[in-house]
Amino acid sequence: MTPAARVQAAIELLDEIIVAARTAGPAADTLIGRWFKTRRYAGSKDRRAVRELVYRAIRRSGTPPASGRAAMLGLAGDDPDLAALFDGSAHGPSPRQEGEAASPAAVAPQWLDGRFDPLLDGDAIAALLARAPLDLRVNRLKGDREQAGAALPDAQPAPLSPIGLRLPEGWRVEESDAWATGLVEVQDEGSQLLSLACEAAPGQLVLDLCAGAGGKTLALAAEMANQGRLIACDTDRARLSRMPPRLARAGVTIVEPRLLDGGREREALADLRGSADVVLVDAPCSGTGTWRRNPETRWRLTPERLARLVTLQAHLMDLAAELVRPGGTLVYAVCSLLAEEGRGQAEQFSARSWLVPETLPMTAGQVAGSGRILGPAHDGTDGFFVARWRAPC
Ligand SMILES: C[S@@+](CC[C@H](N)C(=O)[O-])C[C@H]1O[C@@H](n2cnc3c(N)ncnc32)[C@H](O)[C@@H]1O
Repeated sequence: MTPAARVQAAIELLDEIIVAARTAGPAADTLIGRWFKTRRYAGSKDRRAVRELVYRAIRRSGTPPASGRAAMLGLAGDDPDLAALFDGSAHGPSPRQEGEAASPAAVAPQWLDGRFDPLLDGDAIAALLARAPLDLRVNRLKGDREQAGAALPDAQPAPLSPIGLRLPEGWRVEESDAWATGLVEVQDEGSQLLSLACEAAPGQLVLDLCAGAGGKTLALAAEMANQGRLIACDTDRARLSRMPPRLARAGVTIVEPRLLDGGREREALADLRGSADVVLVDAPCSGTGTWRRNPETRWRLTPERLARLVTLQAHLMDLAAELVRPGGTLVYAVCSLLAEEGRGQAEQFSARSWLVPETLPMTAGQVAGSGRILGPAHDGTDGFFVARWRAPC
């Protein structure tokens, strides 16, 4: 493909991504993968270049652009080499018309102004779109950080997590023996830290209420030395079904996956009432803390969706509180840095619950109300809010 044809390809892909964002369609990565499957003429360099253009344009637009072409023209406004490719050559974009609109640059949709945690200034919010590192969690069931480091000589110890390693950008860890044998798992350092903040221990009954495909479940199982009971729940069957192969690779046998029916979770968890040593609520959220990995989720978030998420988070925290045994621990986490999903949510829960807020066993991040926030600017991690409570004995 010529450089101009790559620009035209990025424009067409962006058009699909914009429609998908509006209609709750597939994620950008899925659409990019599909697009290239039907265009075998595109080589690996073309794919890399087109993907890079698409993601640069997405990162630059806080709100959905009017079209892929407007997004790419916006990008070209900051990049004369890119602007020169709007030359009308074969398979490339047509020249820019007099007065043709280009998308404005923005970090976040305007309606989110004033809704981030007060600890975040403009630079900290902009850092949510910086490039994410490739972090690995060492699976203590299979070995320690020294052994994993020896197996992956390009990896460095991660700065904050005692079980973290960091690989240079572009490393294909899934092709390594260390990954195939379950010695390491890809996981952001912030996620590692909040799994450790649960202080799950061998022999306990631990409940991962929003387990998804098991990212934190795997980390909790390792902390439990694969001893005890670990109930992994979710309402999304497809996500839960991605967990078993990960458990097998990691050598985890204590997990009991449990599919929940949204709104009827209480019935499905009645047998565990008042009995869990630890309940982790890694709640569904706006994902503002993971924009650096999924920048197009900014285009999917609406005030109505955010309000629904905040209500669901409160519901899940109340449910979790009923499952904790006297003396047990509840940990609430979101990969969001919006105050209403983080410190605001925690404050309201503390005001209505009999559980008592507790200091987190964590020094990374910054104190935010009764919890802590972690973020790319301050900690080099994805953005998280995390807080912890104890049920009185
Ligand atoms: C932030 S994700 C969890 C990520 C996961 N813990 C991990 O570490 O990979 C939130 C999860 O909550 C699930 N969820 C949504 N509503 C739920 C509900 N009512 N009960 C339990 N889980 C729910 C979603 O399907 C999603 O998988």
